[in-house]
Amino acid sequence: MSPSAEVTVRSPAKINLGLSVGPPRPDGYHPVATVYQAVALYDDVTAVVRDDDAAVSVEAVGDFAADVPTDETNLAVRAARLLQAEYDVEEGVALTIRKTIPVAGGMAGGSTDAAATLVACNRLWGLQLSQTELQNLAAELGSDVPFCLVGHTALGHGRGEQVTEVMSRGTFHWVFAIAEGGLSTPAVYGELDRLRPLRRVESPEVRPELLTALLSGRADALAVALSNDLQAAALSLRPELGDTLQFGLDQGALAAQISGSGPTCLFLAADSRSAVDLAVELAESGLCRMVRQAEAPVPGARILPAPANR
Ligand SMILES: C[C@](O)(CO)[C@H](O)COP(=O)(O)OP(=O)(O)OC[C@H]1O[C@@H](n2ccc(N)nc2=O)[C@H](O)[C@@H]1O
Ligand SMILES: Nc1ncnc2c1ncn2[C@@H]1O[C@H](COP(=O)(O)OP(=O)(O)OP(=O)(O)O)[C@@H](O)[C@H]1O
Repeated sequence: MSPSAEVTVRSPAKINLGLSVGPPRPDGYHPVATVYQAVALYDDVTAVVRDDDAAVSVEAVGDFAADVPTDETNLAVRAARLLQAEYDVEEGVALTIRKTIPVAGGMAGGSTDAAATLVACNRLWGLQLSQTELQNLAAELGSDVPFCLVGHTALGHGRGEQVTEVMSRGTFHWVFAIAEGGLSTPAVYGELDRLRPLRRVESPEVRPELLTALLSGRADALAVALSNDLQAAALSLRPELGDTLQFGLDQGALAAQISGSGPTCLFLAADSRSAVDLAVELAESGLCRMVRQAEAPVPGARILPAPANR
């Protein structure tokens, strides 16, 4: 592919249908066995080439723009800088993130912006990197970033960066209760260690019934197979989230669970109509900042066709 002057990449939020966490490794990370699913809640990252200098700038617009850092700590900036350093890129880039995924919400918002930026700058700068090369760079940026590149439904191992696609039939209907404020991922892992220091912690494993439920495409089977080892830790730090989970169940959700490290609560609905009803009830409950619905699975980071890229 030849270079372009402007590229827009759409990249999804993720949820963990199962998240099993082992004891901390010497490097401080926890081994995980997870099943990721990409949901139809997206950030769009637009990259415009700067040929005057090698600067990387970022601005955010949209629902959660005010919560996004615009300095060198932004994961999208870090992704662009990594490509520049690895491939001696002399051009710069102006990045604009249209932010629809909650910040520090346990849905990999920053990670998906990093994945989108890798794909956008690969095209913008004509680097012609393969999917495997992009996956390796993604793993350097964060545990969730490689999954955001591939999307759909996938197993995650190691610290979450080793992903392999999993068969999943049909479409699932999710509702998200987005909480006020965020939760720090390291703080939630730390709380998990604090809560279970004396127990013998097993090696992480994916539940076989989860994979069977995904193959069946049945929401009722998936509902009883969901799990998240970080849920108790997130609830310990934010006990009020328990009320949100219970409210959703009382309103007919097939299942309720904390998304990743939280504080977003996710609900599985039987069909799209039930999802709308549940979303309305949650929005009127006053228990959360915002409610969103999304279908899943969806693909990972992908370049939007023209005219977005003209
Ligand atoms: C909670 C999840 O979103 C579930 O998919 C991920 O495990 C977190 O992935 P992430 O946000 O990409 O996390 P990273 O940026 O790689 O790591 C941030 C911090 O989270 C903790 N961390 C993360 C992943 C992991 N497997 N074990 C950890 O203990 C570590 O303290 C690490 O320093
Ligand atoms: N592009 C970005 N978008 C949002 N937050 C970012 C971004 N880059 C860096 N950050 C920082 O990263 C922190 C975590 O944000 P993020 O939205 O990625 O959390 P998360 O969804 O809980 O992550 P995960 O689910 O991968 O653990 C934020 O508090 C913010 O300061």
